Amino acid sequence: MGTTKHSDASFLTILLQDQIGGLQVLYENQWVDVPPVPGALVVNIGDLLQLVSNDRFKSVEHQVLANHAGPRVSVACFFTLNFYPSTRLYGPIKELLSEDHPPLYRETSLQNFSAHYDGKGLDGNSALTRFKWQRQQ
Ligand SMILES: O=C(O)CCC(=O)C(=O)O
Ligand SMILES: [Fe+2]
Repeated sequence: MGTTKHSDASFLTILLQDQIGGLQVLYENQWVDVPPVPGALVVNIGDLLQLVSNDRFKSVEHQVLANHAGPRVSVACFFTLNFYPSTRLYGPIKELLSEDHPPLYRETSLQNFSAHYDGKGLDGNSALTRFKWQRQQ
C-alpha cells in the first residue's frame, strides 16, 4: 500500500519496514529513498514535535511508493496521546521562547489537533498551518 505526501500527526513515529522498500522522505525539495536496512528502525519527527519545539525540530514529509515488487508490510508506531481523553493544551515549550523566538503556534489539545489532521486528510498540506500565528512583518 502506498501513501501520498504527508507528515505524521504524532510527536515521533517509529517504523519497521520490510525488504520491499518504497518509503521516501522529502529532503531539500527532492524525494530521497529510505532503503530498508535489516533490523533497523526509521524514526520520523511528527507535527506535534514541531509544534512543541517551536520549529526546532521539523516534521518530515514522506510518501510511500506502491511498486509491484510484491506485498509490502510495514509496522508504524505513532507516539502521541490523543486516544487518552484530556483537555491539556500543547503549545511551544516556554523555555524555548524569547523575544527572538516568539511562539509560532497556538496551543491546542491533542484531540483538537488530531480531529483537524484527520478531517483534512492526506491532501499534501501541513496540518500545522491551522495552528500557526499569523504575524505581520
Ligand atoms: O508504510 C510506511 O513505511 C510508512 C507509513 C506512513 O507513513 C504512515 O503510516 O504514516
Ligand atoms: Fe507517515
